[in-house]
Amino acid sequence: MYGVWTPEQVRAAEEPVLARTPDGALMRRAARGVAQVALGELERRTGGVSGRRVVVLAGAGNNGGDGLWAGYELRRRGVAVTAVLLSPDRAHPAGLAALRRQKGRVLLRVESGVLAIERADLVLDAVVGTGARGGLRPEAAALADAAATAGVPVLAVDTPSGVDPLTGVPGEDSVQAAATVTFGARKPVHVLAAPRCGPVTLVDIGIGPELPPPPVRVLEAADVGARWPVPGPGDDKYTQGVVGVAAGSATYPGAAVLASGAAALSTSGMVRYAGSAADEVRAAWPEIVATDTVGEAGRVQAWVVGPGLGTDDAGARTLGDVLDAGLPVLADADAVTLLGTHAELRERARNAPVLITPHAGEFARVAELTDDRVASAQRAAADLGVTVLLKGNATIVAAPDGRTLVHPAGSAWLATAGSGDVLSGVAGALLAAGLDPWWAGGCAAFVHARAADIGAGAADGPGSPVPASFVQQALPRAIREVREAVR
Ligand SMILES: NC(=O)C1=CN([C@@H]2O[C@H](COP(=O)(O)OP(=O)(O)OC[C@H]3O[C@@H](n4cnc5c(N)ncnc54)[C@H](O)[C@@H]3O)[C@@H](O)[C@H]2O)[C@@H](O)CC1
Ligand SMILES: Nc1ncnc2c1ncn2[C@@H]1O[C@H](COP(=O)(O)OP(=O)(O)O)[C@@H](O)[C@H]1O
Ligand SMILES: [K+]
Repeated sequence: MYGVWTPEQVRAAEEPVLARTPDGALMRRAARGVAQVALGELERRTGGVSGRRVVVLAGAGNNGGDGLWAGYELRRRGVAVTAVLLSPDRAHPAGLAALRRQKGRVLLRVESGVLAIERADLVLDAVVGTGARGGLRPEAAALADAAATAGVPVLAVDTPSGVDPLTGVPGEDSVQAAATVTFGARKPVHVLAAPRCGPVTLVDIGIGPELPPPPVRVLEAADVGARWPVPGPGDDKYTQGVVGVAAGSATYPGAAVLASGAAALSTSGMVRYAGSAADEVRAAWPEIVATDTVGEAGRVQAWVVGPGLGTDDAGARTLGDVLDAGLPVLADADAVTLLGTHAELRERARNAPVLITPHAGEFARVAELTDDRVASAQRAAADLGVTVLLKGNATIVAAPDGRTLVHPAGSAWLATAGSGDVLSGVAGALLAAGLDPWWAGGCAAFVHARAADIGAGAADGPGSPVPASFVQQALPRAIREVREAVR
């Protein structure tokens, strides 16, 4: 598990360190980190460093200072460095002087910058960092565009410029980085807009002890593996937690098959199904005990409710029955919509161990969704009194007590019909096994995304489209992987 801190928290943590270290020492540390990663990229991409060409796009603030100092370090290693100054009168004075001392080239015009970029091996994006507001301005946009058009890789200094460091939302023009070097702490952009950043290297600049507990956490394979429920010698099919699935309808029997099958593949023990797709579920999964109604289902330790359920009165009654059982509940899809339209159902869900798993459209039916997806999920969790898993390329899980995690998917192959039904089965099975809703949501999101990559073949290559049934079938391998990561 690792933490993510807001730009404001990072700035606050830097202050005491800046006060007790010599002027510029922190920036020099950051710049050495950038140079080291840049040298690695040059070596890997071109087979050497000496004489290779690097263009630094340097903005007016400290981010530009990092870039100019990194240019200085690269010059000392024999790299041909050209800096393009976006605000020549406000360029970081010490960084600029250092680069000039090492005979780095300095350009003031965008047109000459574009020509330099076209011949470069690597571009350093030091336009803006955590002080950024909005997208790239036209001059920076033209330079970023030149790099993209010429296919020159961009190494982002701290954050890809033009992408909001707090929310990860890209402005109209923004940098697409091949890799990113950040300092002191990872920021939200690195997990909310991971595909914009590429692989992120964290450079220690000594602010760690000054940071508060992380407001957002990211699970790693071993965290998930360590919590995944496995049967012990004394267990039987009941003791591990039985999950009930109330999903599917005459129109959507497939949702029932995907959700209950995913539950069967996620934990050992037992899955019960209750609903109008009992025949389809039995045919696909003979091990699942299927009945027509929640009342007939027998005892369970948690319910999954919602996928393909329908939003009519019958759906509302099923959701009400499940909430009244006093057990952990995973409410997805139509169940989320029903919570949006039925205030009394929202009241029954409040302060119960409930995990809701909306996509953006469903989320907007129960709470306000702004560009700040993390804050939106946190507010919704606090207001509704349930744990909220907001789906997307970066999945957010926020508990009413404020605990928040983000899971960046490794690819976008999960954007396929029915994959959400698979997620609900996984998370419901974990609830039944006793995980609290926050951990159940986080572990399920992790394994679900991994199963998509495995199903798509993205684990060993670029991958190919993967239907939700293949994501479901890849769950066992994804679970084995996270369990193997536990040392
Ligand atoms: N304080 C320090 O000593 C350290 C700072 N660090 C660096 O400093 C950065 C933060 O520096 P600053 O607070 O100076 O802020 P930035 O350098 O991120 O950005 C602020 C500057 O960019 C301009 N600007 C804002 N939005 C823009 C846009 N969309 N397009 C073009 N220009 C824009 C502003 O007018 C301002 O001059 C970090 O991201 C990191 O790279 C690191 O060197 C670590 C140490
Ligand atoms: N672009 C994307 N990148 C990664 N994961 C995505 C992307 N789009 C959707 N997903 C994931 O795919 C699943 C889709 O769920 P959902 O929208 O409920 O679909 P359905 O109702 O068809 O099952 C969620 O787990 C979501 O996080
Ligand atoms: K940057």
